[in-house]
Amino acid sequence: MDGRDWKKFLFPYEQAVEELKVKFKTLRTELKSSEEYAPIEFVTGRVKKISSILEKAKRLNVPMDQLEKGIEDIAGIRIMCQFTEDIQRVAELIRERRDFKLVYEKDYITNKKESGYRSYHLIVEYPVQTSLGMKHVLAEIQIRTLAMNFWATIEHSLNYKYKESKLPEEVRKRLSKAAEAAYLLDLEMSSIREEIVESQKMFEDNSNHVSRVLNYIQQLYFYHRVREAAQFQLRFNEIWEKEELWLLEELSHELEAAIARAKNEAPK
Ligand SMILES: Nc1nc2c(ncn2[C@@H]2O[C@H](COP(=O)(O)OP(=O)(O)OP(=O)(O)O)[C@@H](O)[C@H]2O)c(=O)[nH]1
Ligand SMILES: Nc1ncnc2c1ncn2[C@@H]1O[C@H](COP(=O)(O)OP(=O)(O)OP(=O)(O)O)[C@@H](O)[C@H]1O
Repeated sequence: MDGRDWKKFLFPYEQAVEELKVKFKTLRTELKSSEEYAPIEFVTGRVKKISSILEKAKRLNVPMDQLEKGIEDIAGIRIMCQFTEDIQRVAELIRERRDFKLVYEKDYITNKKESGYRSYHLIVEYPVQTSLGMKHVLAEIQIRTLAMNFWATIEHSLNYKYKESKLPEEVRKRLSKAAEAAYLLDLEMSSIREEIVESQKMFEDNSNHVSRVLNYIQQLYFYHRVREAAQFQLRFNEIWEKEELWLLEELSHELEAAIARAKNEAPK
């Protein structure tokens, strides 16, 4: 292939990468506005360099007329997430999409690579509208946490630096240790996230109980149970001052019973 042939060959891949980047960035914005929290932190993409395509074709024994099928990452998208849990959420969103077809998935998170590499990969077939008609190209979508990305970026550049001479054993061992540290960092972050979600839920439960109790007290006043309502109000104030909000659930049950009694005894 000469320069012009390569340009023609790579054009649909360039279009696919540009379109996919826009789509995932838009998805992030959309999720952020609807759910306050987006499982996507940022998105990057690239078209593989000609030298890298040739190198890989040689390494994998892919003939030049089979590049489209034989090399799956000529178009590459990378999606970075804050937490490990976000990765499956993003993968699920990709599986549900109808604007491209999922070909297969590679889970290097459950089964990390020998190097220590962790990431979730999806190979998709993306339709590109060109001036010559529709063309379907393969694209690789890598989903990873910020910690996984940090490790992979450094490991990639070290491998690139050493290239032919291969990584010295000492460096390889250290990279393996660093991979373990990145894994532990992801674990720690996940447990912090769980704690935050838990405390947010507790806060929501408590504020629901507060508004329910205050509403019930109002209802008692409505049924002219002034003294009873004032007693409940005092108990509520005490719970509030002592910050013993877990007692509100019990108080709200007692109030429900008091309202039921008041309803029964109210003149018809
Ligand atoms: N930094 C880093 N990236 C990796 C590693 N293994 C895989 N990757 C990335 O994941 C892509 C796909 O790798 P694989 O799933 O192993 O498939 P492959 O296309 O046959 O890739 P090769 O590993 O190059 O044979 C690669 O092109 C890299 O971008 C690794 O050990 N370190
Ligand atoms: N799916 C992807 N999305 C975004 N960037 C990628 C993707 N895959 C690789 N890259 C980045 O593109 C640059 C060039 O990588 P290149 O394609 O030459 O090698 P590779 O994909 O890491 O390895 P291989 O040739 O073995 O597949 C690197 O910075 C790499 O991190």
